[in-house]
This record gives sequence, C-alpha cells and structure tokens, in this order.
Amino acid sequence: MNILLIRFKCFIKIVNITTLVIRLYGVRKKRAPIKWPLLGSLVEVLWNYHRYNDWLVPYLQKASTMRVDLPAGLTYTYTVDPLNVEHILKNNFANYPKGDAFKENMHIFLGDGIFNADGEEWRRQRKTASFEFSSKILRDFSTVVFKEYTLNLAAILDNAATAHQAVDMQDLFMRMTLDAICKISFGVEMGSLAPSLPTIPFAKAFETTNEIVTARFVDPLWKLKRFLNVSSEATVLQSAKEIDDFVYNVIRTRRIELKELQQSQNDILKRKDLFTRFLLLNEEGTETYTDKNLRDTMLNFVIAGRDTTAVTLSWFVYMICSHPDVADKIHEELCAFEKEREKEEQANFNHSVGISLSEDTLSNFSHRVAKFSQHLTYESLLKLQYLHAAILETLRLYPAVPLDPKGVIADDLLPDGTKVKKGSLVVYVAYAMGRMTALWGADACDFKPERWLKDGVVQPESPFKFTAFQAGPRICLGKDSAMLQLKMATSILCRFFKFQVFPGFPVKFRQMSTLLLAGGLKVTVTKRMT
Ligand code: HEM
Repeated sequence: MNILLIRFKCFIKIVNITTLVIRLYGVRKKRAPIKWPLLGSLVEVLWNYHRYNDWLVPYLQKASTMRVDLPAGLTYTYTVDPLNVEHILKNNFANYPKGDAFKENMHIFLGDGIFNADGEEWRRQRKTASFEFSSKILRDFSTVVFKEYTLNLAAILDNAATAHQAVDMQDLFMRMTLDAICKISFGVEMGSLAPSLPTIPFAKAFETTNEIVTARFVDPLWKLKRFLNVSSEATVLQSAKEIDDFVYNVIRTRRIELKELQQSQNDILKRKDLFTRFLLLNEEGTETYTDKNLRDTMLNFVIAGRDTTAVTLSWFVYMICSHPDVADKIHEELCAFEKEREKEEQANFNHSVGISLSEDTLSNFSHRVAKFSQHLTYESLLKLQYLHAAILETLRLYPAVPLDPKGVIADDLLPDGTKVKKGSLVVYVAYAMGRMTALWGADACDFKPERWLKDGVVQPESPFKFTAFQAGPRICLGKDSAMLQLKMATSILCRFFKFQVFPGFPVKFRQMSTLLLAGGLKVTVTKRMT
C-alpha cells in the first residue's frame, strides 16, 4: 500500500513538473521562440518554415529586435527598428557585409557577382554598374522594352478575357520580366511570353536553384548533403549547371555576333543592352571581363530584376483584386491622364508620337491599348501619383525581398542596446516592418495607398523605415528601372482590365529569398470597355 502511495506521489510530481515546464515554455513562446538544449530554436523554426515571414511578425511586434539561436553556433538577430536598420545599412556599414555564410550559401547561384561581393570587389562592381544604370541610353531602351512586353502581355489577357479563360498572373509576369531583363542585360529575345507560352528550361532551373539555396540558411545538414551529393544538393548541382550552360551559350553567341558586327563595320554602339556596354568597357581597357565575370555580372542583374519585379506585380494584382475601390481609383486616374494627353496632342496639331490609328482601328480593343501606350513615357508616367502610391503600398506590405541577412565582422551594440556577436547574422525584416503598428499606425496591416499621399502627391519615406529597396550604400541599383517597369505594366493593365482571384484559389507564399506566391496567382480577367 505504501509503495503504491509513493508511486502515486511520484507520478503527481512528474505531472506537476511537466506542466510547469510546458507552462514556462508557453509563456516564453509568447515573447521569443522556444529554445532547446543543443537544438536552439530549430524545432520551431523548421515547424514554421513554410510561413516564416508571418511567424516573425507577432514576435517583432512585441520586441522590435529578437534573437534566434540555431545549432552549430548559428545565431540570427532579427530587427524592425529603423535606427538599428540605419546603423546596419549605413552608419556601421563596414561591419555588416553579406558575410561568409551568405557567400557560401549563394555562390553556386550568384557566383562573384555584385550581390555576393563585399569590400573592394563590391565597390568596383557597384561603380561600373551605377554608371551604366544611370545612363539615359539604358533608360530610354528600357522604356521601349517594358512597353513592348507589356503590350504582349495585354494581348494574351485580351485573348483570355474573350475566351473566358483563367490565367496565372504570376507566371505571366515572370515570363514578361524574364523577357525584359534578358533583353536589357544580354540583348537576347527569350520569347517566353509568346502566345503559346512555351516552357523555358532556364526559368525552371533558375527557380529551383533559388529555392534550394534559400533553404540552406536554415538547413544545418546542407553541406553533408552536398558532400554525399544527395537530395536537394544533388538537384541544385543539376539546376545550376543548366543555368550556366544557358548563360555561357548566350555569352559565346553574343561575342561572335559582336565580332561579326565589328568586322562588317556595323555601328555596335547602336546596341543598347548592358552586355554590349560591358564588352565595350572591356575593349576600351576600362575593365577586363572573362566569360565567368560576364556570367556573374549579367546573371546577377537577371536575378536582381526578374523575380523582384514579377513578384511585386503579382502582389499588386492581388491587392487590386481584394480592393476593387483602389482598382477603380487607379482606373479613374488613368482615364483622366489619357484625356489630358489627348488634349495636349490635339493642341500640338494632332502631332502623334507613333503610328497613327484610324477611327476604324480605334474601335478595336488592341488598338485602343496600343494608342494609350503611346502616351506612356518616362516623364508622363511621373504624373500618375495615385498609381505610384498603390505600388509603394504593395511594396510596403509585400516587399519582394522579405528579409535580408547581413554578416557581423566584429562584436557590436545596436542603437536599441542589443549586443550582436562577431560571426552571427543580423537580419532586417522588410516584411515585418510594413506590418509594425509602431511604424505605420494602428492600420499598418491595411492596404491604403492614401497613406503615401499629401495633396495628391506622393511623399517620400525614410528608406530605413520603408526598406523594400534596402537603403544606404547598397540600396537597390535598379530601383528607378523597377519603378518604371512597374508603372508601365500596371498603367496599361489597370486601364484596360479588371481582375478577380479565381474562386477558391488559395493565395499563399512560397518560402524563397523573394516573396513568390506558392502555386501562382490564378485570376479571371475582363476587359474594361470604357
Ligand atoms: C520591385 C523590384 C525590386 C525590388 C523590390 C528590389 C529590391 C532590392 C533589394 C532589397 C536589394 C538588396 C539585396 C541584397 O541585400 O542582396 C537590391 C539590390 C540590388 N538590386 Fe534591386 N530590386 C528590384 C528590382 C531591381 C531591378 C529591376 C534591378 C536591375 C536589373 C535591380 C538591381 C539590383 C542590384 C544590382 C542590386 C545589388 C546592389 C548592391 O549590392 O550594391 N533591382 N534590390
């Protein structure tokens, strides 16, 4: 009987201790992720990996800086505090490079391109690229390319609307931005937005590689997998080789083409793509570009400019689907803009900018679209302030790069008093920053383009608070080019189409370095006839 009583008491004690432990973890869980001996917070991190961005938000809402420990001494300090962000990205910039872990994880994809370079090597690449990106030649060329490919997209949507067929907007945007960035970078036609929507193996390999290298950041076993050449690491070797084969093939072909053009005394300066411009630097002796340098340079531009812009356009369409009032306001602004431009043209004695369209052809939908597109120039797009605000609002809530890790060279103290250790990683979380009530007010999570406007004009925001394009010396080099493409595409699409998410279609993220929608964005499209 005594033994039974003792056993019963022991059992109660164990139950009590277990409950206490569970409770303690429960309380801790509210403020920071659960931490286990040896494993750190790996269990919770892996459990929530599929919804990582949303998992971080409530923690960072409570404490604007949070530490997450993982096995093998990996430590991440996540922050949404603009002062910390300014310290990391600008004031103590030299202490927060991409870091060795980032370089090692991403090398198979980014090589030694600008995204993966630090110190002198980064400075050299940044200087050359900044010069090229700020050239008017590139801007004018990009305007033409962006318009041409948006018109291709509009034709596909026109057909889909007529046939009452649903379309995957993310897939179409990925095709459009791939075609555009490859034309601008390499000077080649990819043709992925051809009406048959062909499968482009390069695009598939690109997505696979991106996804696998991103997962390396929370996979302590990836090096072992690589050593054994199994699982995701075997796949990434294959997909990275496909990318390289494609890019080196383009480089070979373009080098031969350029030689032929030079021999035939053709004016190669007429070619305005970045590839030609970098090759000319080579010839002038300003830079030396091997095929590997060119592969890294151009591929980094493609990586930088393709997914980011496509993802932003996809979330933009999702936002106007879920906020039809915003879609209508944008449409109103575009109609007023169109009228104003037409009046200006008439005042200029009907001096039309491009092809002239007869009354007959004007009744045709595609000609109306083409006619409207003639009004769109770099300068005229600046007038569309509400559209601009809607794009910024999309980027605030759905920044294409949702979180951005940096290495730590030496122990440091962040402005909010958080200590960061040499060898760890700090991460500013753009996705969570857009949702912080402390930064944007109680309606932080609402989609409200109006928050950007004062007297109808977009107001600038600190880049350390609105971090979609990063900030400081490494601020996005393609920001202006991206805004140009975003405005060009959205103005044509919003002027002529209405979108609705396909009934029952689930909208969710795919966990990658860019904020892709898992399974795309299936929508139905209708034409706006007025
Ligand atoms: C909506 C579109 C875009 C967004 C949201 C965006 C955002 C960003 C962000 C967050 C970074 C920092 C990434 C890092 O730390 O590694 C970055 C860097 C960069 N972006 Fe963009 N980007 C966009 C479009 C473009 C385009 C179209 C180009 C041009 C091809 C471009 C070129 C670059 C380059 C070259 C860098 C590296 C800058 C450096 O490290 O010095 N981006 N961008």
